[in-house]
Amino acid sequence: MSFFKVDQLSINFGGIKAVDGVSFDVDKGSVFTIIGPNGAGKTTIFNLVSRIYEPSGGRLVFEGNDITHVPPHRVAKLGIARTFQNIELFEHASLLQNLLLARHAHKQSSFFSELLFLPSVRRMEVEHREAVEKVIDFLDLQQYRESLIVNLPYGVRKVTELARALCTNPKLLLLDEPSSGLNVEETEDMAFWIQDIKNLLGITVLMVEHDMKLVSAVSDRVLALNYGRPLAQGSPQEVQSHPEVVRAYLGG
Ligand SMILES: Nc1ncnc2c1ncn2[C@@H]1O[C@H](COP(=O)(O)OP(=O)(O)OP(=O)(O)O)[C@@H](O)[C@H]1O
Repeated sequence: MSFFKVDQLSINFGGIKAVDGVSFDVDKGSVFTIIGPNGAGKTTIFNLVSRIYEPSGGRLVFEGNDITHVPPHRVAKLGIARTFQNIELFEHASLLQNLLLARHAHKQSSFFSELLFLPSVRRMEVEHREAVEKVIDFLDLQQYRESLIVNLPYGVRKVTELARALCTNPKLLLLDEPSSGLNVEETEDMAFWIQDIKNLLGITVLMVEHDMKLVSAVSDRVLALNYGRPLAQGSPQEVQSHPEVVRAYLGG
């Protein structure tokens, strides 16, 4: 059984086939990356997997369960988390508050037990704190924990966005262009974080990325798309040297 299966996925916007019969399998514990020129359909696939968009055809199967039509909040509860290309944090809250909010949104207790602050709620509160502190330690964010997001350098915000997704204890982590806006050194650091997330936390990663150095450093498998259609699939080296991929990137 495949860990995460995308089968003949399609969506049309008006006359545009943004994603047109795309299939791939993501193995548990691997990093799978989708590449392709601008407008190829990469972000649309992420929005289909996160269930923000409704597909016009095809299936999404996660751990053997068909999730093609489940609502977005259920996807998160099943263990799928994502980061956004344009960081989605509360800018005027601290890093710690952002991570606690992510935990609370993910694992809510009932209104009445919260009102009465029952022992179960206290226990859960301790669990939230411990989980968040673990992520802060893991991503080396201790020195920024009380800082407001608005005051943090862009590179640290990007790692905080990663931390926010990790706080929900995902089994599958979707990373939308983790290197966008980062300089060379920060991109190298991001590659280390992604490898640690896979190797030390055992989390499976599905990623959209433009930076080929990062793609080669971290990916087990790569899918290249163009105009919503698959061009090639294989190891990073196989896909990068595939003639169709070279042609698509050179615009030939
Ligand atoms: N909500 C939408 N409404 C209409 N068209 C859309 C919508 N979302 C995406 N598209 C179209 O679908 C196609 C694929 O877009 P998508 O954003 O998925 O590409 P991408 O590969 O992520 O590109 P980039 O690398 O520039 O982010 C494009 O032609 C885009 O204009």
